[in-house]
Amino acid sequence: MTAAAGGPPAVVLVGPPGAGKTTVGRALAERLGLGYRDTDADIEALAGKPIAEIFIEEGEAHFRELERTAVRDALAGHDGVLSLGGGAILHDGTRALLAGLPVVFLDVSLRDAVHRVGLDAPRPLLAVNPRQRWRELMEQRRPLYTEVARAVVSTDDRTPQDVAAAVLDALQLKDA
Ligand SMILES: Nc1ncnc2c1ncn2[C@@H]1O[C@H](COP(=O)(O)OP(=O)(O)OP(=O)(O)O)[C@@H](O)[C@H]1O
Ligand SMILES: O=C(O)C1=C[C@@H](O)[C@@H](O)[C@H](O)C1
Ligand SMILES: [Mg+2]
Repeated sequence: MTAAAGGPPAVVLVGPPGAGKTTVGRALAERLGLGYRDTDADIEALAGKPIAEIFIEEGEAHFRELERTAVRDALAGHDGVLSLGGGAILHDGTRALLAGLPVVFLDVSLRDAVHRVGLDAPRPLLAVNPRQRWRELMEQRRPLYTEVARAVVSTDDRTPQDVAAAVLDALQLKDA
């Protein structure tokens, strides 16, 4: 997390679990000489518990409200690279916050997502029948990721560094 912020984030990454938001986000921050921030981590720090527990104890709708607030605060307080939670774009209010910003949708196929994360991590929305759920999630979310994005970058068969370079290219940014 950066202490001082001089403007909105240089890059905002969205995309499904396994797209590489964290990995590519950190690589991008390094290349740009900027800080890295992740709204999932912000929410966990503020709530003092893991996201999986928030889902179980308070439900998804409550989590999406916490997420909207976290995104609002991060957009106002971070000028580096920002990754959003995989489902942040589901909330109308969160999508509205992203208007006009350098948002990049990191796209990934089910095949590559499975290779990367195995889809067996403690992800509340993928707990049961993860492949089928992932397909359904993407069917619902693809139009929303696309709607908020200034650029769509495919991550299949590309290393995180190659993806980072493609993101810089798409946003016409240069390494520090
Ligand atoms: N382009 C890539 N090629 C190969 N492996 C990758 C690539 N991007 C990320 N990975 C690997 O895939 C896994 C998931 O990546 P990462 O945690 O960055 O995804 P994420 O989008 O942040 O997921 P989450 O939604 O769970 O936060 C990590 O083990 C990472 O090393
Ligand atoms: O895809 C999703 O809906 C989620 C993705 C994660 O980043 C977390 O924000 C949470 O597990 C929900
Ligand atoms: Mg991540």
